[in-house]
Amino acid sequence: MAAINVESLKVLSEKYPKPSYRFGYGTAGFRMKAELLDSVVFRSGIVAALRSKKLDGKVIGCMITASHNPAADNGIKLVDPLGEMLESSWEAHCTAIANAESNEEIIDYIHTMVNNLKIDLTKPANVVIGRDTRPSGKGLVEAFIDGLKVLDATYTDHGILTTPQLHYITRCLNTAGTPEAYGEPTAEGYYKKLAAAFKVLVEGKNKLSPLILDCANGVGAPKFKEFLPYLGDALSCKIVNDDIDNPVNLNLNAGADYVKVQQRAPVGLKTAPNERYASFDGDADRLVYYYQDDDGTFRLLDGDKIAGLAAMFIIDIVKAAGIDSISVGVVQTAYANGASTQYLRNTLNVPVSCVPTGVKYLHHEATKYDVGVYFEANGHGTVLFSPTALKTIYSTEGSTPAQAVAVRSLRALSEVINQAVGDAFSDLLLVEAILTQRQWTPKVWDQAYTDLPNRLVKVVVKDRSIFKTVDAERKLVEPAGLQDAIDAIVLKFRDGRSFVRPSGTEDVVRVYAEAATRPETDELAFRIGGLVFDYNSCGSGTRPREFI
Ligand SMILES: CC(=O)N[C@H]1[C@@H](OP(=O)(O)O)O[C@H](CO)[C@@H](O)[C@@H]1O
Ligand SMILES: [Mg+2]
Repeated sequence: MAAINVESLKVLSEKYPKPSYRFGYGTAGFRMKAELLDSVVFRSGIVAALRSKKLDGKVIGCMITASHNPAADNGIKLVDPLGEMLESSWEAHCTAIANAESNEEIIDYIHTMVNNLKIDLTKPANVVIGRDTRPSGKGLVEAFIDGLKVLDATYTDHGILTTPQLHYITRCLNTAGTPEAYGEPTAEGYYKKLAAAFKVLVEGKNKLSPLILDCANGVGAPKFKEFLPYLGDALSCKIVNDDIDNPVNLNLNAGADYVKVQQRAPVGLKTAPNERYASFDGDADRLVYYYQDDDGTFRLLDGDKIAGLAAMFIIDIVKAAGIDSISVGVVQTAYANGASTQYLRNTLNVPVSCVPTGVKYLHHEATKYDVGVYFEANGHGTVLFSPTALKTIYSTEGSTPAQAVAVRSLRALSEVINQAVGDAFSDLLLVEAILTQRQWTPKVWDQAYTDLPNRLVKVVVKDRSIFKTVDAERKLVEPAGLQDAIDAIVLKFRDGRSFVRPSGTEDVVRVYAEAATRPETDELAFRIGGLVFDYNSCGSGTRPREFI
């Protein structure tokens, strides 16, 4: 077994001293103020190399991004070979190495991993790297590469990419030359693949009016501009919020997270009735749509609405293709609007599963269906085609011309939708293709069901780790008695639903509430917020004034 180059580790590690901070690899990797990240990112380079060696030299991905967070933040996420999130048992290794207090501790931990996980250090290690537009990204990539050097890993640095592009490239590299080959492992390969599939889907249909696309002043802007020439006149799109030269503008009053949470259009975007708008988040893995109604009301078409549209369309097209062996299922989290779940179950008659927050749970559950549609309400999601479904789609030609057209569309759908991870570019093309095929305005799409009013409230608590949930985070088991108190309040509200869970990415507890009307929803949310804040004196700081 090759030894670890202890001398090189020591020299390189000195460049990245650990601040006194307790790091945790959470739902979205490590994410925090960029100036705290050097040591974490350096050490993540070591873990990435170990992961690759453990998997016989398969390529591991590294994305430097803090998604929808402000420009001063950054983060790192490691990506497994098929473009999935890092296997969860390795999150603990990332956390442990990030928190080692000395070089000796780092070395000890590497040895423990090598022994316990039977990692053969003589195996090669290969890593591929991408980053978003944050100014801190470049330096962090250098720190990461120094981490890779400790174990002599080979790497390719792709510079600026969207998060889903990095996932795509990782999957392409690891499937090359196999029957599951996913595509050319470059941004160009990605554009060509998606554009070709999209063109099949909209062929011969009347073009829609131009889409107005808010890129959150993030990486989506330069990358979608790069993409547009490949789409040619198949998509007409006007890009706004594309200022990446002034980092302070990143995600500022714009982007998918702002639009979803504030339930309003980005600041400065003047909306006109029945135009179609969409927003990416800062690393282009989330997408929401919206429009303004005739009476001037802002209408949001979020991840739940996208999931409903996709499921409806796929069910129809599978039927039109004369295939009866492919079933569609949808995966949501507790944050899905109750009206969307009803629509999926009662109108579309599809099975719906509810899983804990975090894409890794949704993705995993979606693989259980022939075609698994998964979306978080915030607009992160995709549609997975199982190997059996793909085999069926590619071995059928359809026995009538209409069936043949549907089969062709179905194949193109499986190509346009990113199978590695939720992808705002790919989801945008999916939505645009469906709206084009149907010749639907956003208003027609919106008519599938009416969202229940909902509200998300944060409660700052002294210790969020005392909040323990079960039943896909919909019920609290600790602190004891709190769930009964919540239930007693919810009962008093028409169509009331509320749940409380600790955030996996912020130091807060989240309260979600929905009810029949906006005033009732707000009252429910603020009552539960107040209840949590007061319960056993859980709350920290000043009690928010709106809490009841
Ligand atoms: C209510 C909500 O939107 N939660 C988000 C947020 O998780 P929390 O664990 O709620 O902080 O960040 C996650 C990572 O980006 C995302 O997957 C999730 O949907
Ligand atoms: Mg994101």
